[in-house]
Amino acid sequence: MASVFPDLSVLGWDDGFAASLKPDHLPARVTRVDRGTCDVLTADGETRVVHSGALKRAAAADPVALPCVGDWVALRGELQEVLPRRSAIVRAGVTPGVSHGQVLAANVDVVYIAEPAVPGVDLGRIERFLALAWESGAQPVVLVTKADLASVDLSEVAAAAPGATVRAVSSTTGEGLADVRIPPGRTAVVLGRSGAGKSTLVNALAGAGLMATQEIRAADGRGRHTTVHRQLLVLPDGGLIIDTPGLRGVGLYDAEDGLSQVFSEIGELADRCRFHDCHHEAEPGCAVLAAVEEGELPERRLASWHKLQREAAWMASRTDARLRAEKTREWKIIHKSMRGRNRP
Ligand SMILES: Nc1nc2c(ncn2[C@@H]2O[C@H](COP(=O)(O)OP(=O)(O)OP(=O)(O)O)[C@@H](O)[C@H]2O)c(=O)[nH]1
Ligand SMILES: [Zn+2]
Repeated sequence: MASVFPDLSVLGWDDGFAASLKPDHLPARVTRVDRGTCDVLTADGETRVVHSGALKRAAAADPVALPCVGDWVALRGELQEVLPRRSAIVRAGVTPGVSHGQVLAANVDVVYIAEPAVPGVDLGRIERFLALAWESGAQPVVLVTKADLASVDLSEVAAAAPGATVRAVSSTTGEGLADVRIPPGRTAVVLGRSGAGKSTLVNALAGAGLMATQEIRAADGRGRHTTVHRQLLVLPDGGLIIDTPGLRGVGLYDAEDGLSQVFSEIGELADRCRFHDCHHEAEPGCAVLAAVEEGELPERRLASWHKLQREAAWMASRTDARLRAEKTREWKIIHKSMRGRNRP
């Protein structure tokens, strides 16, 4: 049988990943995950694999060990292990009462943050997604979608996204799409609220090619894929794209570095605050508050910084509390066994 992908580099494979693959394992890239199984692409095309016992045990101890879309994994019959990730989009897990990270996508090069021009661009939401994106290790690009419906002041968006490219795109007219193309072997993920136009954008980038390779929806035969799952797709001109369902409540998890990149100008101003540990709330000699006063820094931007900082600190405190609880439990077990030993 002829290989579908004789050269795995079109799927993003390279020497770095190859170095962590054991000799008797086959490499595969995860396109979609389900409970206990994954759809993967190998040199021979798409197949479904089940998790090995060892992988299940590792995942029970730490959910982050579970494969996610975009992962490179090692197969030997079953899915044996997840190869070290080069980038990972992690949000706060949703299990009540427990703080843990949930990996949304791995090994992505570019994060497209889709924010619709209509009903109106929400800069705070863009900043939240940017924190996740910077933290992941991938390069964020902000796409103001549905640009045919309203014109948006991109400079205002750019001011909320230092270091990131901002573009207006329309899947309806094709505006801006040429600049959003993904080179062969590179992977992009599209994040954004429900209805932001993510799936329409993916379909527009795919053109007719996607219809040929993805299942045609029987009811209307239009070949559109509906986003229920996160899914990695191979575009006709070689790039890889991960579509995600609209995210409700994207909690920040361990995103302090990401936040400082989103608000880099506040960090620079803070260097000039009188107090090293200034909270930029009411302190005398606060350079950040002075910048707001002088109209240099939008008040909205500082408010957003405060909000996301508080959230990150709260998440960090919850994680620490859990670690502390574990330590206490450990200590109690040791204490108990000592007591047992001292018994006559
Ligand atoms: N006018 C216009 N409408 C668009 C454009 N892109 C998407 N839409 C419409 O916006 C609606 C939502 O688009 P989707 O692509 O389904 O949005 P999504 O982000 O994938 O939504 P979820 O799957 O719920 O996360 C649909 O009715 C699209 O037809 C665009 O560029 N211009
Ligand atoms: Zn200050």
